[in-house]
Amino acid sequence: MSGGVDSSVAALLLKQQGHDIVGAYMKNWINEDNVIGHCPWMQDIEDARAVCDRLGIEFRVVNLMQDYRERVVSYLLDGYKRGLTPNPDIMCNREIKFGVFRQWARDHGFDAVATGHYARRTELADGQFALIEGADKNKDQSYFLTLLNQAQLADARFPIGHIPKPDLRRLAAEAGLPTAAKKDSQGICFIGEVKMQDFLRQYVPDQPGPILRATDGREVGRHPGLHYYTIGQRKGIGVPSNTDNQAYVVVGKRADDNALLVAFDAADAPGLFQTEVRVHSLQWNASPVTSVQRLEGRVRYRDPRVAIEFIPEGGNTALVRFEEPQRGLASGQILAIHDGERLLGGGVYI
Ligand SMILES: Nc1ncnc2c1ncn2[C@@H]1O[C@H](COP(=O)(O)OP(=O)(O)OP(=O)(O)O)[C@@H](O)[C@H]1O
Repeated sequence: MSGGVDSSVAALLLKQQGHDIVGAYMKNWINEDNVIGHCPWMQDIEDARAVCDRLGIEFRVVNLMQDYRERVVSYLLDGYKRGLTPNPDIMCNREIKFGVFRQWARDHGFDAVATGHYARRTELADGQFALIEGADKNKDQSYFLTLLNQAQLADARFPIGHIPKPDLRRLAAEAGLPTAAKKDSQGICFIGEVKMQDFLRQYVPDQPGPILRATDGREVGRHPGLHYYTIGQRKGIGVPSNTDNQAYVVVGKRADDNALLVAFDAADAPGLFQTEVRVHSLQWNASPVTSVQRLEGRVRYRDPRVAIEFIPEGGNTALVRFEEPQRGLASGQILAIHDGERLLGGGVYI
């Protein structure tokens, strides 16, 4: 329980269904390094505790700070240092919530870990479990669960996945839950309201270099470090285009000369749109796709599913062709592979 309304209602529903449950808050990160910004974790703990009191269930705080630092924060910082755009939310689900925390739960005699994710899990005829998008398409969070495997899915429960958000808030209010009107949280769990750039500034040394126009190689400015930028980014480049109705967008990062490549944001900007991409570290929760297939993919959270041709290349890698060109696919980000509403697995953009 994060102290938010979604996991509060997840607990409420499980209680009503007669399950024997305990509420747990994972302490993953506190502002121990004085990273600027506000992380309301103490308030979140109190809110989660108040909901448990209301439901008459036990509440525990589980300290996973060391695991989180080793498995999520290091992955995040290593990735940025290597010029990638990591996805800590997806990694947190695989490594912490349904990794270390799942193990903690098993060690303490629990059968399953439930969260307030908008996603569904159904049992198939063969006893396997399918991961399905949340019913409320505007809130669907299945993308963040893309890299779970079948064993993790077997132990996972998503009690609110079939409920539209407005109904969920009403259920919370009717049950008198103290979090019924609490604002939805935003972004990465541990950084709170700190902007990623401010966070990186504390941990990754600046490495200034040129900003080059991709079309003619002309230097149009300087950047403090390639890790502050990601392909497709328009805001915060700091270089005016000096051309009416034209804004610069990041179209590439070149390690050789530490150059940030920009171009006017348009369909023909070199490198901005891709008709195909390679993925590595494929992870399936369904049977692995081993032959060429027409499927669907979600290239990032909140994007609609798009038609893809999936071409396995062995060694957990594949070539993915898009029917429509896709904008700003950053190395290190995750492609979710779908068969309709069902998620089959995911891979990391090369
Ligand atoms: N610190 C935490 N301790 C325990 N569970 C957590 C924690 N952070 C997130 N979760 C779980 O993961 C789910 C999804 O997390 P996310 O940060 O996306 O929150 P959310 O979708 O806003 O949900 P909520 O309204 O419950 O905060 C939560 O519903 C909760 O079950």
